[in-house]
Amino acid sequence: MQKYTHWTGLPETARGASVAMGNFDGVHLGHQSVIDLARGKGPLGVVTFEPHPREFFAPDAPPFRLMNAEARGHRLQKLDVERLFELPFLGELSGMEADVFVRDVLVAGLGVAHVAVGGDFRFGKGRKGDAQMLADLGRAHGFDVTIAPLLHIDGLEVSSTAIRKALAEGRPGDAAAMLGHLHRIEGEVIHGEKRGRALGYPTANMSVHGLHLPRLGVYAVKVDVLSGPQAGSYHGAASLGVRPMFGDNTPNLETFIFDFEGDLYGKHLSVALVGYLRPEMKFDGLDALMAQMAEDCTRARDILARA
Ligand SMILES: Cc1cc2nc3c(=O)[nH]c(=O)nc-3n(C[C@H](O)[C@H](O)[C@H](O)COP(=O)(O)O)c2cc1C
Ligand SMILES: Nc1ncnc2c1ncn2[C@@H]1O[C@H](COP(=O)(O)OP(=O)(O)O)[C@@H](O)[C@H]1O
Repeated sequence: MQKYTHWTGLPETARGASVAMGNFDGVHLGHQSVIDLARGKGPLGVVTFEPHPREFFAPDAPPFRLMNAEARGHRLQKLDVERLFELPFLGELSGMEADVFVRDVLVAGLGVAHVAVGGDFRFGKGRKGDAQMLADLGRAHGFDVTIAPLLHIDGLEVSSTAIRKALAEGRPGDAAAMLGHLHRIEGEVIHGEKRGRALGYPTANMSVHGLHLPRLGVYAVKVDVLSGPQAGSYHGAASLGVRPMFGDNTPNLETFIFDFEGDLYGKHLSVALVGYLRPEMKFDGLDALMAQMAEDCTRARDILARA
């Protein structure tokens, strides 16, 4: 997959794609149905925005994103997207009128052959452009537009909002059913307080800054180590939270990987939430915490063996 972060001066080889357009936060089954509509009509592309327009317009609102740009890219690559147009949603794009966006970005810049969008897609200044307007503009400019109906599972609309709610309520399985894959938190392993190894449970720590928070607590997880000599897939138990035992307060994700030894600092990890085990707790001393962690690991191994 080739990634482009601008729309002007693209090489001729980047133009002429059949693109799916949207924010694709989560890349859930509804998003995948939009991408499928763009498939087979030319080189498959995705047009998306970074930062997310809602982050641009409301920078102080609580984090809502299910994934960062890097994780979204990984997921799109798995869907055989050949060209990712991750357009900077800053001053210029945010103020562009809908018809100007189509003319300057989609036609002059990307030279799109085809555009697929979800039925609720809005674009352009003041969100004045909708799917129907895009279809009309496409006819005028000579590209086709297909509009994906909103996807439902068991009568419920698949949406990033419904997935956020499932995760916030500690229902990662329900989130996965709408995503079509497990919810993952991806990032680089950072240094912590070095307590983990003393407890017998070294944990690879990751920041969750800027991300929507699933329910805090302990999870059974699948772990992909994405870089380094020990790259591969593992099982583990992770704590998402603020570590009430130690009075820390910035939430992060700490993952103990089963049957693993090695140095993961600076390596990229993708941690998939499989099952919610329990809330974080404050114990009467470290022995009680360690006993609970041993039990968590037993339960996590059991869940993961059956997953
Ligand atoms: C399976 C598991 C369960 C945990 N449960 C709790 C908990 O209930 N309360 C808590 O304060 N911390 C909990 N933690 C977090 C540990 O306190 C944390 O991993 C330890 O402090 C190591 O921190 P460090 O990586 O900064 O060295 C848990 C960690 C794991 C891996
Ligand atoms: N089984 C394991 N699971 C997670 N991390 C491990 C494991 N074995 C070794 N490590 C390494 O140990 C580090 C975590 O040890 P820890 O004492 O918790 O330090 P920190 O506080 O910096 O996270 C990880 O970042 C990784 O480099």
